[in-house]
Amino acid sequence: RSLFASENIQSGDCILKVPYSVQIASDNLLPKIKALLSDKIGTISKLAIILLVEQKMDQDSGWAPYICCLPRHGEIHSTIFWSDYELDMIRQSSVYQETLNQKAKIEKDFAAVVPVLQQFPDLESITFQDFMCAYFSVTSRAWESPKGLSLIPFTDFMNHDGVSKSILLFDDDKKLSEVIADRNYAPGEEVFISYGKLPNASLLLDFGFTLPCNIHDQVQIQLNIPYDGILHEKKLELLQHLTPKIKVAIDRNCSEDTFIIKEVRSPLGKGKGLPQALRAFARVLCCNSPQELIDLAMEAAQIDGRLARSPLKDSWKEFKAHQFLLSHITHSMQKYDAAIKSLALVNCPSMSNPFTIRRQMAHDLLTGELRVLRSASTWLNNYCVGLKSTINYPRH
Ligand SMILES: C[S@@+](CC[C@H](N)C(=O)[O-])C[C@H]1O[C@@H](n2cnc3c(N)ncnc32)[C@H](O)[C@@H]1O
Repeated sequence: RSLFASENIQSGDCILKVPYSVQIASDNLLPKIKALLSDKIGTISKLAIILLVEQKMDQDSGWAPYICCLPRHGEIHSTIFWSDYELDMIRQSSVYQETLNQKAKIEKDFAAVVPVLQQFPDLESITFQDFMCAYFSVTSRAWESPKGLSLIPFTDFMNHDGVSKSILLFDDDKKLSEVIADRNYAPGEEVFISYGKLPNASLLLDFGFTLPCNIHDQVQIQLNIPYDGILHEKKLELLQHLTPKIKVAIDRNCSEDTFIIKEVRSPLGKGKGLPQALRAFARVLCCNSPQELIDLAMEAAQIDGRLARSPLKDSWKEFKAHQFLLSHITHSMQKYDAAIKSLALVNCPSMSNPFTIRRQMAHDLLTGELRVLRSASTWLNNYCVGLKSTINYPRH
């Protein structure tokens, strides 16, 4: 499924218009079903139920020409449809855990709608797999619109181009959605839209595809806050202030925090660097005395309240904090390297087509995340080399 230009299109032309009246939103849910759904059932589940109902109606559905074109189970490659064996290929990436979380959420949502579906003879045969496909159709094809989350028939047949500037627009006066071309197209050329500046991690989980060299790739890294005696509570307190989303373990002994790194562009240490919060985190983590922590807190209070945002005055400590990050990233790179190498060895008895496609996707995902880690490591290396020349030796 793709849309192609049937005639010349100039940048600025309207490619398509879809009136609000034919879009599918939660108010299209049959009243008899709606009446039985609890308030806890979310919009995605409601749209999924509408799709399933319309599918059952087959040619009697007003949306039949659209519904019959939607992807079927075997054609979808989102990681939520991968086998455990296939998922194992991306264990290194955060997508692995996100996939498990998403599957658990869909299972929970399905369990909540099953009692309602069972009230209708036409719907009681709907399986978890049917629901998961419909759910995926909604998450991968629906837009937030003035009518709430909506499926916009045929607009969702446009594929994603990471560098396209075309997005879906809503004209509330004319009550229609439209797409404006951001470039010229010749007849027969495929027309594209942008789904957003999305990394392969999101494309794979939410849409079931990857781009070979995605400029929006990013990687999630996880830093533990190891128990280190009397300083631990104070560090944890400061770090919680620094990054409120920190996951604190019940016994507070092995808490952790996650950070997103995007590609660090300049190999010379110029340009966009690592996230400030990550560097601040490492500075706090590497403090060795209560006084250092007090100094950091005082310095933050005197400036803008943001903790450990500027380089530590003592170059040696600044060096140590960044070396800590560098060694964490190097370790992670080694694991990615091994995972990519082992992709060449993973085989499936039949080497079925879906498996080869998914293995390629796993490769795109892991190599993209490794590229980001490598850029971060180069940046850190350069930063540390620069710091080294300013350190006063000997130190104890
Ligand atoms: C909203 S639909 C776009 C139209 C699509 N081809 C379809 O299946 O109807 C989103 C799906 O299209 C596919 N897709 C979109 N952009 C793509 C791209 N650049 N490369 C490969 N597949 C893409 C993915 O399967 C995704 O789940």
